[in-house]
Amino acid sequence: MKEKGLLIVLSGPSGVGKGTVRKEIFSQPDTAFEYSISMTTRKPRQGEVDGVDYFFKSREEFETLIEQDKLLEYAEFVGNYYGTPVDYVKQTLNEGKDVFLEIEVQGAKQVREKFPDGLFIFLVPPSLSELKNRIVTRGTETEDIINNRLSAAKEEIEMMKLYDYVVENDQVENACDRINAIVVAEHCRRTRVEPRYLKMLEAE
Ligand SMILES: Nc1nc2c(ncn2[C@@H]2O[C@H](COP(=O)(O)OP(=O)(O)O)[C@@H](O)[C@H]2O)c(=O)[nH]1
Ligand SMILES: Nc1ncnc2c1ncn2[C@@H]1O[C@H](COP(=O)(O)OP(=O)(O)O)[C@@H](O)[C@H]1O
Repeated sequence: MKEKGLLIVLSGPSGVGKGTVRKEIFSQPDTAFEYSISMTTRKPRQGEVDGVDYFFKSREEFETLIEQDKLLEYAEFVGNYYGTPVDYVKQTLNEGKDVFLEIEVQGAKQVREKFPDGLFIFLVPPSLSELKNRIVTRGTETEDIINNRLSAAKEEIEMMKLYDYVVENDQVENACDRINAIVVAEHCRRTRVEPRYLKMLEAE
């Protein structure tokens, strides 16, 4: 039987650069992870495409997905629902491929309960003032929403102790290198206890 893939979860406060880092990782030709596209009730930002950035849903559609148990996890974040489609994740892991989720902390907690051996990575900014600077310069939110996201950020940073690794996003390239290195190390750690290697020793 094929080994199952690794479930990689990336979280971090709004504006830290999760989307930027994730896009950079997926633009690298040798990236072997599969990105799980989330469902959301948030309105698309300029340039966002349905089925690429998110599956954009109405609240009614989203609540039906919840009732039908179609989500691995979901959470309400600053007034909108966000959730991970369960079938895609399970099927892809069963095919032996690594799945990458970019989700907020309440959802990550639910994933941890269902997949305790997932790999949980938390992205942090160099400072809170730099975080604010990044949200403001991104220019996609109104001042009210920026303030709500900044107060959510402080609570989110509190949660970083629940993660396996904390990665600073000082430079995008550095953050990507650190995440890739963590995934490689995690694969090596798991290989160490794979039955076929243990058998190899017994056969000596
Ligand atoms: N729980 C959960 N959070 C998600 C999901 N998809 C995205 N998020 C998170 O929801 C938050 C808001 O996302 P978004 O509105 O796209 O803003 P941005 O990530 O700050 O650019 C971020 O922390 C995302 O990582 C999901 O499927 N589940
Ligand atoms: N390492 C970095 N240094 C400087 N700016 C960054 C860095 N990473 C991301 N940014 C910028 O910060 C803003 C927020 O990034 P984004 O990826 O949208 O964050 P998130 O998905 O965590 O909300 C964007 O304008 C992005 O270009």
